[in-house]
Amino acid sequence: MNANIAVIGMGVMGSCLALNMANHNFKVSVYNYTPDLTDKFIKNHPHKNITAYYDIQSLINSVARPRKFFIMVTAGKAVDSVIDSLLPHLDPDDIIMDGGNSFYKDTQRRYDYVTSKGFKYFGIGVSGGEEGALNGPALMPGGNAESYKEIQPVMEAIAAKADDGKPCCTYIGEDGAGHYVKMVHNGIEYADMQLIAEAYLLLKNVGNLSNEQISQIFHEWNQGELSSFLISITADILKETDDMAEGYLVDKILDSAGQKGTGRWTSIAALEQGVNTSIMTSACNARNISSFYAKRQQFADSDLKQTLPVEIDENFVEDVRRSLYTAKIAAYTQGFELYKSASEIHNWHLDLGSVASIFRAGCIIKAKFLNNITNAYQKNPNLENLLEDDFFFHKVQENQQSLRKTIAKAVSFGVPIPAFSNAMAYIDGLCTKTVGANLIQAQRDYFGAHTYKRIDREGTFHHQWQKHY
Ligand SMILES: NC(=O)C1=CN([C@@H]2O[C@H](COP(=O)(O)OP(=O)(O)OC[C@H]3O[C@@H](n4cnc5c(N)ncnc54)[C@H](OP(=O)(O)O)[C@@H]3O)[C@@H](O)[C@H]2O)C=CC1
Ligand SMILES: O=C(CO)[C@H](O)[C@H](O)COP(=O)(O)O
Repeated sequence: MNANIAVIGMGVMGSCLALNMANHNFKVSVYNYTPDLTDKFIKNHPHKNITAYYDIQSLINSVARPRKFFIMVTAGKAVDSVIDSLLPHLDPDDIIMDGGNSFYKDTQRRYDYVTSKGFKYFGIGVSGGEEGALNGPALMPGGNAESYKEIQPVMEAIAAKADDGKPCCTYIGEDGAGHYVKMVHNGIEYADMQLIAEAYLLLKNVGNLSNEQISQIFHEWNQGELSSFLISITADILKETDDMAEGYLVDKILDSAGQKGTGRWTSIAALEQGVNTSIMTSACNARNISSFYAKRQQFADSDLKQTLPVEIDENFVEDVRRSLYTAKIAAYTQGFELYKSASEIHNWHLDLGSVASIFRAGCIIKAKFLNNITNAYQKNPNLENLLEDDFFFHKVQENQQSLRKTIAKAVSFGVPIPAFSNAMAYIDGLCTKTVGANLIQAQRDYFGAHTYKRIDREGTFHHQWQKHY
C-alpha cells in the first residue's frame, strides 16, 4: 500500500487520530513498538484505509514520498527513541511529526537535530482528548514552514471545524512554536478548570446548593456568554449518579488532583519570560495543595481556621457567574500576553487572532468567548493586552464588582479561591498607578546597593540609607 501517512503509537490518542485520518479517506499505516496494542486496534477497528505493520522498516516502506510519520507516544524519551528508529531509513524531505504533549524546548532540540540530518520536523499541539482526536481536534503545527503544505491537507481534514466552517488548524511558527502554543493552551485549561472548581465550591459551601441545583446553574450558564466545553461537562458531571454506591459520583471522588506537567511548564516559562500568569500558577498550586489530602483533613479537624459570618443575598449566584466570567477574561489575557512575549523572544511571529480562532472548536478550552478574542486580534493584531480591547474592557468594567463581592464573601467564609483572588489582583495591579514598587526599589538599594530610578529625573541613583532606629 502507498499510504499517505503513518501513525506511530496506538494508545488512546494515536489510535483515534489514525481512525480520524482513515475516515477522511487517507490511507494510513499504523505501528506500535509493542505488537499487542496494534493487534487490539486492528481487531477492534478494522478499516479499509488502515494497514498495520509490525516492523519499522516495513512501516517506512509503506508510505508515499515525501513520507509523513505522525508520532503519538508518551512525551519524553519515547519520542526520541521513535525518532532514532526512523532516521537511518529516511530520504531527504521526509517529515516527522510529534503530536504528543512534548515540552517545547525538547521540540526545539529535536527540530534542530532532525533538520540537521536533512529531514523535516513538526511539533504538533493536539487538543480535544480522545473524542477530539477521533472526530476533530484543534491542531497547532509548528516546524519547517516550507514543508507545511505537505501536511496541511491531512491536518486540515482531520481538524475540528468552527461554526464558520474553518478548520481549527493553522501553521503556528518555526521549531517549538506549535508545542509552546499547546503548552499555554493547557495552562489556560488549568486556570479555566480551577475557576470552575472555585465557582462550584462557592455555590456548594457558601450558597448551600445541591449538586442538582449547581448542575442546573452550570447548564444555564452554558447557554450564555460562559458557554464552553468545560462548563458543559461540569453540568453533566454534577448530575451523574454513582454506579457503585448511593448518591452522586462527584461526592465519592477523592478531593485531590494530579497533573502531568504542561500547566507547570507554562508557569515556569512565564517566570522565565517575566510575564504574570498568576491565575494559571494558582491553579497549579491549588492542585498541589489538593494533593496534601491527609494534612488538609488534619488541619480541617483542628480549630486553626476562624471564619466570619457571611450574608447571602439573592444576587449571590449571579455574582458568582459574573466573577467567573471576569476571572476567565483575566486568565486568557495572561495567556495571550505570554504568547505575545514568546513570539518576540523566539521570533515566531505568532498570529494571535489565528491562535484564538483555532481554539474555537475541537479543544478542551473551546468556548463562545474565543470568538470575542479572535475579533479583538482581528481588529488590532498588535494588541498588547486583551483588556485594551473595547469588548473586554467593558466586560471587566461591568462585572468586577461581583468579583470583589464574591472574593470578600469567600475570604470571610474561609473558602479557598486562589484563582478568583489572583484574577482580581491582576486586574487591580494593571489598573493601579502605584503598586508599592517604589518601596521595593528602596529596600533593594538599602540592602544591596542595587540602585533605584526616580520619577523626576533620568538615570539610576544610589542613596546612603541611614539607620533611624
Ligand atoms: N489523552 C489525552 O487527552 C491527550 C494526550 N495527549 C498527549 O498525547 C500523547 C499520547 O497520549 P495517550 O495516547 O493519551 O497515551 P497512551 O498512554 O494511551 O499511549 C501512549 C503510547 O506511547 C507508546 N509508548 C510508550 N513508551 C514508548 C516507547 N518507549 N517507544 C515507543 N512507544 C512508546 C505506548 O505503547 P505501549 O502501550 O505499547 O507501551 C502507547 O502507544 C502524550 O504525549 C499525551 O500527553 C495530547 C492531547 C490529549
Ligand atoms: O493535553 C491535554 C488536553 O488538552 C491532556 O488532557 C492533558 O494531559 C491534561 O493535563 P493534566 O493531566 O496535567 O491535567
